[in-house]
Amino acid sequence: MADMSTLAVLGAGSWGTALAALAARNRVPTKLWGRDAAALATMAQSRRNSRYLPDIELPAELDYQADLAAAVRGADTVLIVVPSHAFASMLDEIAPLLGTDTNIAWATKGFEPGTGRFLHELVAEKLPGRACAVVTGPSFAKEVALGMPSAVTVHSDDEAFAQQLASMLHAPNFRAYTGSDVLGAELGGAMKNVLAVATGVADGMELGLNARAGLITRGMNEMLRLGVALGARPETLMGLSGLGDLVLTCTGDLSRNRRLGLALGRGIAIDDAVRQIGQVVESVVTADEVARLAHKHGLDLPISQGVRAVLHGEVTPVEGLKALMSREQKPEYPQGLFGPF
Ligand SMILES: NC(=O)C1=CN([C@@H]2O[C@H](COP(=O)(O)OP(=O)(O)OC[C@H]3O[C@@H](n4cnc5c(N)ncnc54)[C@H](OP(=O)(O)O)[C@@H]3O)[C@@H](O)[C@H]2O)C=CC1
Ligand SMILES: O=C(CO)COP(=O)(O)O
Repeated sequence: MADMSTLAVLGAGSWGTALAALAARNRVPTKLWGRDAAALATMAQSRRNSRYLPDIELPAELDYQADLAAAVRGADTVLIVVPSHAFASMLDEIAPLLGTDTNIAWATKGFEPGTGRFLHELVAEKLPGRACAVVTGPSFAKEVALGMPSAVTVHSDDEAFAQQLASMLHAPNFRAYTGSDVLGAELGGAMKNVLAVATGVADGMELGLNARAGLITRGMNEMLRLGVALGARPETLMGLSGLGDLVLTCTGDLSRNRRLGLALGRGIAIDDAVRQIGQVVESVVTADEVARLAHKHGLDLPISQGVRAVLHGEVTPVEGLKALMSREQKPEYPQGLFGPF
């Protein structure tokens, strides 16, 4: 059971709404802010988020707040759940509004578009000196909102804050673990979105179950190699934020990134696919940033780089597959399971 810390959730899409509802049901005083005041007013009145989480009743305790200053005022913790492309500007907006003791958390998955900077780097730059945490793991918003069993992980350099935030969210059907590898947790959550496109493409092309399992496993290898090069702990990547979310997103049709891949594999144009999905599809920007980081660290990540090329229309899914399958034969782990790679 959570203590009486107060929470402000910023971003009233599917995940922000599900997390705010979870905390409110957990008796944490919770405000939910979204940029669309009219949509928030409708949510408050109907107790439903008809666009992003249709048919799910939201708890009566949840407080909707369209005024950003009022939403963050007095909050012990601000939990940011806007898409990665809006993350930096969200930090800039809240910087002058926060109390000195307010802690910062985020459940956004991705990097700063155009630079490959991690979200924790943006927080450290724009809101220095505060306790910070990332909430991540295999968690489709719809299933969490329906109260279906789920497990996530909360990573922070500040163990007390990780515990506090985890206990705000921990509930009979929602296990919130803790850890201290923020970079590793972020890397896993971001990269699985790119790898989900690869398995989606393969499934859209009806390449079979062997292909899917091969892509997940070799994708995991790419996540480990990039993660270790960047300083992530391998066990973080083998846990909920890495392997857990990779399996979920590569196999579950609730995933928007997987659905993008499915559409591309069936020959649908990317713009049409993204429009049909109608929600954020993080891989579209994250694939560039994974490729940027791989290049910076001299790594060859053929699946992730192939996804980037397909998303940019540089190769067709068929050409991308051919490139993967025609790579040279080699040992599965030339330098051991966890590197050095
Ligand atoms: N959905 C899920 O199952 C999970 C999602 N995540 C991550 O959570 C993050 C948010 O995704 P999710 O909630 O699913 O996305 P959705 O597509 O469901 O909703 C996006 C939300 O972000 C808002 N938004 C878009 N741009 C801005 C902006 N510039 N400033 C403020 N708000 C903005 C949208 O507002 P508007 O409606 O006005 O456009 C909408 O409320 C992503 O990084 C995603 O990867 C993580 C785990 C699970
Ligand atoms: O991150 C998610 C589940 O953990 C949601 O995945 P998608 O963004 O692909 O829908």
